[in-house]
Amino acid sequence: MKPINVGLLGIGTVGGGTFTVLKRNAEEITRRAGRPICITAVADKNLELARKVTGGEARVTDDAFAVVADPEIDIVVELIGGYGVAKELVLKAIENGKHVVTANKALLAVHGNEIFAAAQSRGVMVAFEAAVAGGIPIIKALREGLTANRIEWLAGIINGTTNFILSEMRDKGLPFAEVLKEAQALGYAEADPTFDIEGVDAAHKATIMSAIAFGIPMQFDKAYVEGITRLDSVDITYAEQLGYRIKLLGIARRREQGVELRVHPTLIPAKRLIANVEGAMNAVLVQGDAVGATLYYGKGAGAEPTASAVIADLVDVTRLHTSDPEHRVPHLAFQPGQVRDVPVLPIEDVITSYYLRMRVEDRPGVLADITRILADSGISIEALIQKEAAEGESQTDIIMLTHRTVERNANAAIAKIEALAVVDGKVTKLRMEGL
Ligand SMILES: NC(=O)C1=CN([C@@H]2O[C@H](COP(=O)(O)OP(=O)(O)OC[C@H]3O[C@@H](n4cnc5c(N)ncnc54)[C@H](OP(=O)(O)O)[C@@H]3O)[C@@H](O)[C@H]2O)C=CC1
Ligand SMILES: N[C@@H](CC=O)C(=O)O
Ligand code: NA
Repeated sequence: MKPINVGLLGIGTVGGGTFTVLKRNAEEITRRAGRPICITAVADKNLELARKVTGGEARVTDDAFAVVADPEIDIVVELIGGYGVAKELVLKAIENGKHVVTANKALLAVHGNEIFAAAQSRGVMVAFEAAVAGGIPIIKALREGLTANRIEWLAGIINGTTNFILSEMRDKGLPFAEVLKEAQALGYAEADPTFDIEGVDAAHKATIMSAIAFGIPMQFDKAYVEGITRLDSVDITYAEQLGYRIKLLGIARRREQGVELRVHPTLIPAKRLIANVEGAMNAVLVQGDAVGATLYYGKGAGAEPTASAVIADLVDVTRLHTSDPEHRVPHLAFQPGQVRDVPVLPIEDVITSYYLRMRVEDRPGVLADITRILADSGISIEALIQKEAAEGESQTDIIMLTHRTVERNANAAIAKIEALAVVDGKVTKLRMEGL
């Protein structure tokens, strides 16, 4: 049967993995797709790299727009990244009637509403399994497998770089900067690694999942984003002592008044499966009203794991490209006319529990003053550690775990605690989830 022709834009980490896996497993992939999937053209700024990876088996150019305009190309795979030229190329490909496969979560979280609308009106597919949690088929699960459910919430370790950094820091005591360099060398990190460590990449992915889970538009600009750069290793240690692990979680939760959409370091009970997801591995927990809790685990970054998702999309598009667009699964699971403009709640309206660490004078009555403020705010304490002051020191650490309360209330109580003369400096606040 006539092959389907693919134009690959960007043959770096993921593009290289895609070329390699598609070639290695060509026979099985053809049997699955019903016809051969051939990368016939590759565009990359680095022509030498493109020639090396393709070994003369595809036409190579540095002009990505020429590939997008090529009438022989059926599917464009965008693996350049970023919101700049990638957006122009994707919109041009759609305009030219080509289906698109992309791993670009930044592009979709920020410009997805526009891109999916353009694809819908042109009758083409934009597939993006690789954009969330790399090789884990989480988009397939949310869009299709869980379609009977009212999804209540989801929470995931969806950035391999930061999970790798947190794991290596905890297990080997390695410094942050050194582990980040290793993650970059392994191909996990974004072109701009601040996207990883500041939580932006996880927020892109959480935004995409929230849209599919709840039938809402992409609202990346409303997401609360906090990365791991301000996380103090002393809190990792105290969390361990209290039976918790700290993970960078992306969380989306349906509430009556709107949706919580947030990324931040989070304490999780150490006995939970997700708390034991280490290195560059990802995991996403999804709570549906019918199915209950479901957990998806696997490699969220790297060349071949991500290629696995890109190729799954290529097979899907190959199978469906002659189908009536009306019969395809909608890009974001809900029919475009059924997307609801539900607001994303500000972080002050989030309801969760908290880890609080404060430096206090080591003298009688201090703990009573602090617990009184919490009690007056209706915040109950679940666990508490008071350290003995070190030899020759007059101050010590108090660590508390609270029960759930609205963040605005927790912040007001913390401000009162910080105003006490016996409390030195700021209170460290981390959010906790029981999951
Ligand atoms: N790495 C991973 O584990 C994962 C990545 N992703 C996503 O996949 C996408 C690709 O990431 P990754 O493979 O890591 O990135 P890389 O930087 O490794 O690859 C991108 C390639 O595109 C080339 N390029 C840049 N601009 C152009 C242009 N205008 N025309 C043609 N080629 C261009 C780059 O060349 P040069 O280097 O010379 O600029 C580079 O070779 C991103 O959207 C990323 O977020 C998703 C999941 C996992
Ligand atoms: N930089 C990302 C790559 C995959 O999306 C990560 O570290 O998870
Ligand atoms: Na995926």
